[in-house]
Amino acid sequence: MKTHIAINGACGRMGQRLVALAAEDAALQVVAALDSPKHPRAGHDAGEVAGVPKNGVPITGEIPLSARIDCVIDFSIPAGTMAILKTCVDRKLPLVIATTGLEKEHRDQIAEAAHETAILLSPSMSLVVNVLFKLTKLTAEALAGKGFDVEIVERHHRFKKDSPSGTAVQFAKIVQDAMKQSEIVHGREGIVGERPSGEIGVHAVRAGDNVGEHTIIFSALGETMELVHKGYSRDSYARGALLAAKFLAGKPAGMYTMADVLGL
Ligand SMILES: NC(=O)C1=CN([C@@H]2O[C@H](COP(=O)(O)OP(=O)(O)OC[C@H]3O[C@@H](n4cnc5c(N)ncnc54)[C@H](OP(=O)(O)O)[C@@H]3O)[C@@H](O)[C@H]2O)C=CC1
Ligand SMILES: O=C(O)C1=N[C@H](C(=O)O)C[C@H](O)C1
Repeated sequence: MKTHIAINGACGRMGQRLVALAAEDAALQVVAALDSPKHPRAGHDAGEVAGVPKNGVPITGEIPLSARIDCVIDFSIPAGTMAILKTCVDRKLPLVIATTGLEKEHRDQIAEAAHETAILLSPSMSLVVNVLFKLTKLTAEALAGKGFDVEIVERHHRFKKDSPSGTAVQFAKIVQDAMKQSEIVHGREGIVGERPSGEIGVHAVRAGDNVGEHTIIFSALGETMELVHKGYSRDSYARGALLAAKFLAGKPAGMYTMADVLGL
């Protein structure tokens, strides 16, 4: 039986790849394609917008009431996430949230909504990045209290709106929890003095069309270890999100992550 999905942010870079890749998957059916209500492509065929054959699904501002939906996937902006969250709570629809740049108030609302419907939230849908989350935890726990400086460098395309990336924020949190490092420092400028221990430096590079790279540097006197992920195609995130939608369809209310999808 096919998993019927709705895509929020369907006209965006990620939304278009979801529409295109879902069309190649016999186990998936795109039944709704949403974007901001005033989007210039509103009413256009979602397949056509994505550069693949027409799929008969128009770009709309809301999920059509008649549509049977097994899971909604959101790659939009925080305001778009909050709007679709309300719809998913009202209609008890499972929701995969991939949008980044969410503030604490958004996260609190998402956690509240998870009492009503199944929600999978991850700043990266890449399977490899989610394995790297686990390796980073393992590394940070092993090196905690042993004199290691930790710096996180992320690189993304010039069009990215939020900074640092949601993935870098997640890496920083993992290190913070594991090493009890207290202060996250975003970039450095001027005569800031010698590096205090306990800082986690986070650096966001914005250049060209980079689809996403993250490096977590663990350095002590005399040696360095770097954990690196390099994305070469947005399809890695899109494929992970489609897998997550299949996983989440039919699940009971609650909060889920990609670790659940991967069985980590
Ligand atoms: N978790 C993950 O693996 C990944 C997460 N992301 C995140 O996904 C998000 C989208 O990325 P990307 O596709 O590159 O960005 P884009 O800007 O290309 O796409 C976002 C889309 O959302 C639309 N949008 C704006 N407002 C709303 C709204 N209220 N309701 C529905 N749709 C709306 C935008 O329309 P308009 O252009 O008119 O504003 C646009 O079409 C970002 O937060 C990004 O960081 C990206 C890649 C991987
Ligand atoms: O905006 C992007 O492109 C990406 N955003 C996500 C993030 O902020 O971590 C994930 C991925 O790195 C691509």
